[in-house]
Amino acid sequence: MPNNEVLVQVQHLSKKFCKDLKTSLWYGVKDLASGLSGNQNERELRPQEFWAVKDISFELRRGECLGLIGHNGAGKSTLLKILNGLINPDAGKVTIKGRVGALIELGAGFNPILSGRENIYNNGAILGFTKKEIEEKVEEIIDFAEIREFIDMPVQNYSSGMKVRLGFAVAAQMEPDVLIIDEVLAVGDLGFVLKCFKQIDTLLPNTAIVFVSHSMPMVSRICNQIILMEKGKAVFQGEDVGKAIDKYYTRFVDNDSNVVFDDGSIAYESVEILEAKAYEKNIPQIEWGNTFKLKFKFRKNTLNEPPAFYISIFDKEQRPVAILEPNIEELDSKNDSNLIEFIVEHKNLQLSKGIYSLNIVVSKKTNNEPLLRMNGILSFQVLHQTDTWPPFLLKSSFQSI
Ligand SMILES: Nc1ncnc2c1ncn2[C@@H]1O[C@H](COP(=O)(O)OP(=O)(O)OP(=O)(O)O)[C@@H](O)[C@H]1O
Repeated sequence: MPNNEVLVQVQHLSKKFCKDLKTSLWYGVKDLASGLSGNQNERELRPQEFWAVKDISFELRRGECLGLIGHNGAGKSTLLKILNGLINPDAGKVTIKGRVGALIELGAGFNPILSGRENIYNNGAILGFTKKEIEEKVEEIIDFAEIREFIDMPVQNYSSGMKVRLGFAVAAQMEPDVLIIDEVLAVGDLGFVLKCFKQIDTLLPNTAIVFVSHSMPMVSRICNQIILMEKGKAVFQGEDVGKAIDKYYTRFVDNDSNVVFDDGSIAYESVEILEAKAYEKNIPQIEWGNTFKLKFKFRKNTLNEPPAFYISIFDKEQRPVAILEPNIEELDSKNDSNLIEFIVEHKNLQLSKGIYSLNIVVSKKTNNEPLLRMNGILSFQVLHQTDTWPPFLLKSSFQSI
């Protein structure tokens, strides 16, 4: 097969489902009858029906990895199942060349009453390997899955992680031309997931991969093409993986702060970013390397001493990335008013591009007793042309010596 040949071609693929089982069965009977009489209305939605996949098209060659991302129910798994031939599309066409290795649903493709070893032989035979060829591979597969102890036990008694181990080992060790991997991979423990990624790196130059995941670090690590799905449709498609991931995260940004703890003695009034470069969907944007300037307003209710403020920055996956340390001892209300207003300024912001949010904790200065704790009081976006995954992009000087 020539190296640049298209291995996966998907043209205008659509699949509809019915929300209600009874109606679905009735449509099934009607479709059967109309199918026989050659009168199909496949492109129309009938009451209770919806498009799980709508008009998706793409092409993949060896060495290309397509990431499919989107929120729960967006249609990613349905698309994978159509690719793997588990379900038929209502419209469109899939053409796949070569051997397909797939890890789609937990235990899918395995016969539960057969042992792990017997299932390896079954799967190998389905992929077109002879018994001898499978015999040569079986030890490698068992070693990769690290389940030698249980390989002669029926698969129905395997733990979820063991099923994923066997599933990935079979899919990846059988020299697939096309590899289809769903989110189930994440069921494996960290050690196994890392091992799988190493294996994917090895396979990638000679394989076309379709990868579904909710883990954006993993998607950005292995994918060079991406489709962001929403209600079955591709709302973003292309090679700009970083842009798709930004769009994906932006959908989850809510500007509703949530109060985790409040004893009523001090109230949060507002926070704003001063000198934001621009706004997109109400999210202030700051250029990497610029000054990060925030203005806070609180009101003291019953508190009769100066409070302490701890402001922390979280990334889009809710991992804490930084704390803004104050350089003054006391922040308190002025001139008998109960209003506490202050500006926090951090020069040369080196957070890498992406979306971040702020959490704040207010406590008594004297004994650290918590008074108010709020998460997500503000979301903001750092802009930079470099697509990086780590939370910091540090301005550095390089010199040749
Ligand atoms: N057999 C089915 N019958 C009816 N509806 C179905 C069927 N399979 C999937 N759906 C529906 O199709 C839509 C897409 O589901 P799908 O599993 O493809 O989403 P997904 O993007 O993979 O979601 P997740 O991230 O949760 O895995 C959902 O609304 C789901 O309820």
